[in-house]
Amino acid sequence: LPLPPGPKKLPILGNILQMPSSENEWEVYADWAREFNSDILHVQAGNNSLILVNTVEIAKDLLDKRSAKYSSRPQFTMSADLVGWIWSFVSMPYSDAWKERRRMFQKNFHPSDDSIHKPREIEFIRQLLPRILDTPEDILPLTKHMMGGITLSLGYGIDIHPTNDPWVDLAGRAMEGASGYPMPGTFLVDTIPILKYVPEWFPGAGFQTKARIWRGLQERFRQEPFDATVRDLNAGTARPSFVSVALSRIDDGPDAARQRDVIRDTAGMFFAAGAETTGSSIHTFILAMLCHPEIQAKAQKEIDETIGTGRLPEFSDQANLPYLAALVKEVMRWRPVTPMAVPHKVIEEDIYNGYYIPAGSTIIPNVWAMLRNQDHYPDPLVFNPDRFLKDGQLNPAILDPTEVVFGFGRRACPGSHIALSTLWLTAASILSTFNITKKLDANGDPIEPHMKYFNAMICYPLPFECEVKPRSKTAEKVIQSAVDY
Ligand code: HEM
Repeated sequence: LPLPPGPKKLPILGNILQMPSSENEWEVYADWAREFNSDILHVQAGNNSLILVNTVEIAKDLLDKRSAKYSSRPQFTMSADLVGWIWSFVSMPYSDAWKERRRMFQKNFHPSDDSIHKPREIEFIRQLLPRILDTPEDILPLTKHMMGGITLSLGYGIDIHPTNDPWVDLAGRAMEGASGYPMPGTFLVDTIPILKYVPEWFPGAGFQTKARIWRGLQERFRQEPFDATVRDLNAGTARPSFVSVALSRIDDGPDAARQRDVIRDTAGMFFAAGAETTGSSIHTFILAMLCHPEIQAKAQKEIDETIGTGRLPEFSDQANLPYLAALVKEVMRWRPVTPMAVPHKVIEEDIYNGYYIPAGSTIIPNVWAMLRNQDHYPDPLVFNPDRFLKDGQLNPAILDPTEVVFGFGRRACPGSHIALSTLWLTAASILSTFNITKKLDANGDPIEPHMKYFNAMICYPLPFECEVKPRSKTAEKVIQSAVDY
């Protein structure tokens, strides 16, 4: 049977010369889908066979319905062998080790139990608001720091300083070297693995220096916050967290030490997979409000009319704010945080719609293209929360972007409930208390936001300027009183 269509391949090199840069891969893949009139494509990048999936229907057919075959991950020499992120279950191959960590995560942080994550999110968001009041120009770093704090606090229960926190700093620096996310091709050693044996002093082996520094940070990030939690637990001062709950559930048999290592490694995923991703969606929310004052005003009106102006929004208000729910969905759709989700790997050969899928192929779900599909979302470039509403209520007939942005099948994001509740409460709290407007330049003209994103495995808006002011004196008082929460 033929491979799925795709650009013409050269002998040995395959499509390596046509491969797009990581800046806009998803756009090129969507263009190829149109050019070859197929939503499933095959490209060959050197030794790597890639299957590009451009519709949600095909992604579900393969990654959900055939998940027993399609749930592994491609492996990369730089991140796994040289930097040492082999313990990260986001990038582990489909294996017993992955299953054990995934089960551990879900058992101790299940979506049906919000007793730890929601109160912690409320606490951090209520501390955020007065900080925005003090230094509104820092709204982007403050929200980023908050996400680092929430994820570390949920993972470990350790205390986080309001700014310049050493744990957030360590985790952030460790993640710089976490090409643990399987984004192929960043380093030549990923394409030619034998290069991993080239010594650091050898000319051109700068990647070895990077790997050595990143490995040091990775090892500290893996161990030190866990050790701090164990110290707090022994001192009786630990706050509830993934680690405290999971440790309380292990039995003291001969397997206890190994189970502790699994808990330690799973805890690292809260920050590694949750901080930058959710932070990115919060920054996109701020950017969308900046660009669309009329949508901001409509959401504020809904909040004011539903809960009044005398208190901050609570999770219990969620069901009564359909426009805000639609707005959050549109934030997730408009600028997807991970435009190609996280690639899967198929472990056995397969046949789909008459095409041959070679074993070992990397499957890239083009989430960006799925969320710009005109059939699901007419005028897809426009930021329009109303597309999700009918008669003032959420319309279940419209494809929910959260079915796409969090990936597919057995590897789908296990932290989506944490991401969504944090994004919702942050958006609700900021909208109820602040106005986000364009800054004025020296001539009094509004400064238009540049709309540029840092594009990689995880995309986020590059810093942009905005004016953030409390909506009223009452709003200021509400913010101040929330500090004592
Ligand atoms: C807006 C925020 C987030 C987005 C867009 C997002 C997106 C994703 C995506 C696309 C995947 C890969 C799914 C696949 O392979 O099909 C993933 C995996 C994962 N996410 Fe998230 N995520 C977010 C927040 C979080 C949070 C808050 C946590 C934890 C606190 C988290 C933990 C994980 C973990 C552990 C995995 C690996 C799952 C596995 O390989 O089995 N994520 N996420």
